[in-house]
Amino acid sequence: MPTTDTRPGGAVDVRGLRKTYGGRDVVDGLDLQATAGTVTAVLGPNGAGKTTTVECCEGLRSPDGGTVRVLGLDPVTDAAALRPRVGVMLQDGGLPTGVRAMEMLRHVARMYAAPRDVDGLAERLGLPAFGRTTVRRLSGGQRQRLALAAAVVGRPEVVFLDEPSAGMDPQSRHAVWDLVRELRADGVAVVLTTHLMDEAEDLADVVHVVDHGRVIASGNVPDLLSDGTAGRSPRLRFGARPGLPVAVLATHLDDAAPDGGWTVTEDEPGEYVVTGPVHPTTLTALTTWLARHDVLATRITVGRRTLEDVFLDLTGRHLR
Ligand SMILES: Nc1ncnc2c1ncn2[C@@H]1O[C@H](COP(=O)(O)OP(=O)(O)OP(=O)(O)O)[C@@H](O)[C@H]1O
Repeated sequence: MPTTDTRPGGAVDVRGLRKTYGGRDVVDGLDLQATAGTVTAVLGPNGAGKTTTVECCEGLRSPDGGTVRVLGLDPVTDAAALRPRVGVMLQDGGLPTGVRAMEMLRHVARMYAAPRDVDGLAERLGLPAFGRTTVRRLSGGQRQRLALAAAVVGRPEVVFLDEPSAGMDPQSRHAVWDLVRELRADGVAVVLTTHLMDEAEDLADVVHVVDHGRVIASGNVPDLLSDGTAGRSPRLRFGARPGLPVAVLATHLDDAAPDGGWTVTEDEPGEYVVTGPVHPTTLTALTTWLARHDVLATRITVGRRTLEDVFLDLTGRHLR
């Protein structure tokens, strides 16, 4: 049954988590809370420590420091008590490879007291199309969908999903996202790791942005996206030949639109971002400067700030 967990820290409560490999802290004092009826995303680049963190929550790894509680219990020492209450979808599927897909799901369902309707769940995740195929012959995306079904078939109170839509086609991805939203509506605490900003933006109630084993920003998506003065305005991006004098351009924009306090950065060779309160005259000022310097922009776009921008602002690096 979904939890109505109201304990301080919520259904998942991680404080000061530390995990060291070969003398290197891959998780370095990480705090994370997740509550019932919410989707909590752990967003960060490859190697940030997301999988290690959720594996500590799943009882698959022992922390080297800090505390981890899931439904008030210790995932390692209370593993048996937590098993029927927690659903886990591992990044590599973690499934036995020699059995047929639907056989495996039915077998998992039988281990729970009140499982979901297996056929209904399988149908909505598109499993019948490969139900008689052995797990080892499934594609990565098929394996992911089967692993998700296995994680939720027992009606868990807490679900951990590690990169749930990795390797999936858009249709499957949306089926997964719909299921995650339904779990939330049923009161489940869903924790997902992802390096896909659109997955975090579309699905999550709360996002923890992780880098180098630490949470560097947390909050709901609108709050994260409106963080700071520049964040309240859209981002102006353009493509042009690499190596433009960005400081000179910023000064020109300042002269043309003095309310700005503009910054212009070349994020990647030939990819520019203009930060400041963009309005119609900013575009005129930009194109005038480009024309004067005989620069043909290949593309100019104005769009809202994204979680990718949040990460870039905080770290100076892209998420991927
Ligand atoms: N068993 C291990 N032994 C040594 N190093 C490890 C081990 N497991 C993970 N690491 C290292 O710890 C760091 C964090 O890995 P982790 O898988 O938690 O990151 P992640 O954020 O989930 O990244 P990804 O999205 O690539 O899975 C990486 O540098 C990884 O190489």
